[in-house]
Amino acid sequence: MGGGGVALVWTAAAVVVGAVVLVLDGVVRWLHGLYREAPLGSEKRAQLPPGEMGWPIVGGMWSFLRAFKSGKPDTFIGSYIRRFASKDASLLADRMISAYSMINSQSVTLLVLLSVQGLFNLTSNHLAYTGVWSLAVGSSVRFGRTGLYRAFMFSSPTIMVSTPEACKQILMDDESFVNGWPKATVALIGPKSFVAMPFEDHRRLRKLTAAPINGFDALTSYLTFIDRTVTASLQSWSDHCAAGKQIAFLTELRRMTFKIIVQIFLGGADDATMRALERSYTDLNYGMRAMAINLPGFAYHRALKARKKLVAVLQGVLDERRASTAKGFARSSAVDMMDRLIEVEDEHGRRLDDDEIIDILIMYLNAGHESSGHITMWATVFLQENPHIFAKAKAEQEAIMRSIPPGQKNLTLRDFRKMEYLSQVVDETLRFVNISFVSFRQATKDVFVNGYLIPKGWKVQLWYRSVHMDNQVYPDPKKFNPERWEGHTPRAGTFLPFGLGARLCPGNDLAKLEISVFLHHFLLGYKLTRANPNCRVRYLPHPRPVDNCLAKITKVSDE
Ligand code: HEM
Repeated sequence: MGGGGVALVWTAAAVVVGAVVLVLDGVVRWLHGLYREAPLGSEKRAQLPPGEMGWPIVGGMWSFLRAFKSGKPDTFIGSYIRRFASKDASLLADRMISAYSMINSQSVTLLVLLSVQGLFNLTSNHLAYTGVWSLAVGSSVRFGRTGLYRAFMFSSPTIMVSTPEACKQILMDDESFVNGWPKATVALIGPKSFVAMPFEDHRRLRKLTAAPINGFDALTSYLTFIDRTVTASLQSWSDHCAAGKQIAFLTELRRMTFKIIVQIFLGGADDATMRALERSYTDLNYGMRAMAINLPGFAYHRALKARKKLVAVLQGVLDERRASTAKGFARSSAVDMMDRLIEVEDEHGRRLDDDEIIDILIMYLNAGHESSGHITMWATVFLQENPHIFAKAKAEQEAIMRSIPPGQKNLTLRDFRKMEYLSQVVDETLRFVNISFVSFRQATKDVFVNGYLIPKGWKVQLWYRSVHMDNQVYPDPKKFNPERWEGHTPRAGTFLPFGLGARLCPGNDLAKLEISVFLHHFLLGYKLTRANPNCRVRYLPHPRPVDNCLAKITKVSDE
């Protein structure tokens, strides 16, 4: 055989191998889809949203991790939108009617008439009809991307949801949906915390724990501590940097927000306890969105070990608290969240066990510092990188300072409420950064959303990130633009940084307060100079520069 013949044989072999791989890939995917969906029966299967189960075990996880680890998180849902939009055509009419019924539920009949009449028979009401028609079509374009996709995620058949209307419907429907965090996450946060506890327990304990962290009086009582912690932190970082050193700004902010939340929940802690808790929380978080591989060397394995340490530290604090109560020692400090959890009784007089108290505290201490620390860092970075936004925000803070009566030493909640532009900066940071990019639910019965079936028992992922980066909701979504919030009240379901409904973040006001107090002091007296301004951003578990924002904090003026 000549050289050309050999090349031909190799090419043919490559084509055959390629074809076999493709067919095998297709068959495996098809079989996996069949295995997961066949129990529903053919009628229900036909009503599922578009999508695919992918390969067994991994499902959509590879493309999810690839997208997030390559620094292009939006390409994950983007690929579903691209691949499955066209399969939506058959449901277009249904969807138009549901779209229109949301615009005006009393006029569905009119829309059907209009669809026929408006197209073929231009009457004297033509203009009005055209308006209604284009509204319906306009809405259906968004629905045309379906907004719901089926996939196999975190070891479960899952419906991923990416439009505001669908997110809102699910988040507000406590009858049909419960929390549905992956088992691996529940094992880390705690099976007896809010992420997995029964509905009634959640309602009772949420009420007990949310009241002391929200509302005017609660926030007022924390403001002085927050203010002092912020000013002391900024001062010590700038002292440190004045000696030619740098700080990992994000790490320091996480420590600062942790100190605040530990004060609120445990009445403070000594330095050693604080460091031990903090280190463990870092490991816990890194394992949160990783593959649940419990083998040495993997993030999830380290996270499980970190949880054990957290349990041990909090058990120690709880034992001490119970022992001193038993000895009849009165507590010198104010009642904190641990005291409240020890004291609370249900309607049958039952108190919480240690493991229940510890799981609730692990959850709160985690939720209460990670997101606030990250958002504070990003807001500071965006302010520093955008001089016109910085100048406008600073001018507002200076005006507030001028309005403070001479006798007043610290900021008050009234001052905070005057920070309108700063609030826009924080909202835009929350939208843009998407610290909680997804949330998890599970259907307790068959439910229809956007005309598609979410089967009983299936998991639901609410993609808050997709809503916030949707150019039909937020024009030019990749631009950091606080002005978009000027006089703008977001439609329900379009702004979900803190979720919505019964699971709405109970720390939302506290978080905004902490972030604003920090930015207030930063704007008035400090400057951030990053060591690596173009540092790569890692998106899991939360968006952060890989150098943890290595930087110098410089004091530029006394406030
Ligand atoms: C910028 C800061 C914060 C962000 C972006 C944030 C975001 C969120 C989101 C999106 C949820 C809802 C998850 C879902 O839909 O299932 C949530 C729940 C929660 N957050 Fe926050 N959070 C922040 C700060 C805080 C703070 C300061 C605390 C505590 C004081 C806190 C405590 C909680 C708790 C306990 C839950 C669970 C609520 C439940 O299941 O009933 N968060 N948070």
